[in-house]
Amino acid sequence: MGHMPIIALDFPGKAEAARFLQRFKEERLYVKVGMELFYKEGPPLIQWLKEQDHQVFLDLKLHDIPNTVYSAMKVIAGLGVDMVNVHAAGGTRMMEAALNGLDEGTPTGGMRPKLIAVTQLTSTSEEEMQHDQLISHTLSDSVLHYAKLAHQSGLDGVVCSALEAGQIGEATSSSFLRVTPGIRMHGDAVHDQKRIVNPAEARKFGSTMIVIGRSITQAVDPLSAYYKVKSEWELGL
Ligand SMILES: O=C(O)c1cc(=O)[nH]c(=O)n1[C@@H]1O[C@H](COP(=O)(O)O)[C@@H](O)[C@H]1O
Repeated sequence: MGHMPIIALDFPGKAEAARFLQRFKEERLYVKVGMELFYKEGPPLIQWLKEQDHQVFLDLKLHDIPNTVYSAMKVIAGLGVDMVNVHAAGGTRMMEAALNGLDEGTPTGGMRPKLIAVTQLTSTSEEEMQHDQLISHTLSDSVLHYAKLAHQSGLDGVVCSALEAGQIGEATSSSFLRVTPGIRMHGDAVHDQKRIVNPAEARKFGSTMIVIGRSITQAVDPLSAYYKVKSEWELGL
């Protein structure tokens, strides 16, 4: 059985996140803390989530010179998160530096957080990528290229759309994580996402983990929205 869906806790602060999590009572979840919540609440928020035994993906998408990313990852490794990410566009030297920082910052006896690289954001279309980034390849070629770089750099996986997950699995290894946001149930609002699929398709296409936010957090009944996503994802239907 794969991983449970990762819920993006895109809330303005701890109070709103706590109100949301209360609905799940004692259930252990896999949650994602992004820039909005982390910049507001900082490391104590991570500690608070870990005390409740949730798994935490800290999504700060680092992208800087290798030394800066190395130093930042050393600090992040001490927070006790389960997974973190960088932008693959930072290059192989930066990704290797990130991994070294995590290795060196992980406390003795602790588990190094998994490190994954964002390929092309799921909010990016092929036209936008070609125009804004001056890339004259297809979007799937660009994603695959970044995935291979991340794999060669020793990372644990990538963030991509489920649409690209199968191809990446074939080009790297079956254990290489394909973490896929841009997940929507049929009929849900698409918002700013471009490359979207539903949870059942994501499994079929080769995602190893799905990330989903607003379809759950902004649902009239978040609890039942989560269980619907979870069962579609687990059963593939
Ligand atoms: O790294 C990410 O988590 C990420 C990468 C990406 O390419 N696309 C993407 O949507 N995300 C994140 O995944 C979440 C998706 O949220 P929803 O669009 O509300 O389901 C957001 O928190 C994004 O920041």
